Amino acid sequence: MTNGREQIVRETIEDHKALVAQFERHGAEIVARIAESIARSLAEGGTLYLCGNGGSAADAQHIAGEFVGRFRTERRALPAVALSTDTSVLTCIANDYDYESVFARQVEALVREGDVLWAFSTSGTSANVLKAAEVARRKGARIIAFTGRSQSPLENLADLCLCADARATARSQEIHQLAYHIVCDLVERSFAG
Ligand SMILES: O=C(CO)[C@@H](O)[C@H](O)[C@H](O)[C@H](O)COP(=O)(O)O
Ligand SMILES: [Zn+2]
Repeated sequence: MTNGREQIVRETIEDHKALVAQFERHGAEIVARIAESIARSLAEGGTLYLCGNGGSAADAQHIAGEFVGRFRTERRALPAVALSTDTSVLTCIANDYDYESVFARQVEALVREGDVLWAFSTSGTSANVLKAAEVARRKGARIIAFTGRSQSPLENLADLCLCADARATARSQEIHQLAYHIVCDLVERSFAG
């Protein structure tokens, strides 16, 4: 049994390494473009909004912390808001409208032209994320998508998309984490010193 478990550990690490190698081969250009797009919006007075479900909600909140607080180096606080954090707003919208509207209604209330919505969905099909992207586009925001399936509905709505194509949701999320930390680093460098 122990060997079976160890085998699963090793196979998972192998899957992760293969995806990292693929990301290393093909990911540099899109990650650099995403960082540039966010940095430009923030420099022009825009705000970064983020949304996602489950582990991706945690990723959205993680990123907001890197921007509002600090990633590595000292610079001004950067405006970033995860739309998964206010339980009163979330429960009100889900209860009085529907779960599909939990992010879109907040986008309608908050997002302005020139802002960025960074939307996470490993399936690329979560209805609440898609609806948020549609409303954000109507309001003149740029849409950045992190997905885990190529040619998903979310990718089709996005201006820029990083697709970490993997069979397991968790493996896609691990590539998302590597990629978004690089984005945080690149954006921070453009505001530091
Ligand atoms: O973290 C994980 C799996 O690793 C889960 O919580 C996962 O995020 C949830 O199942 C989400 O609801 C999946 O939604 P999505 O990424 O397909 O939009
Ligand atoms: Zn997870």
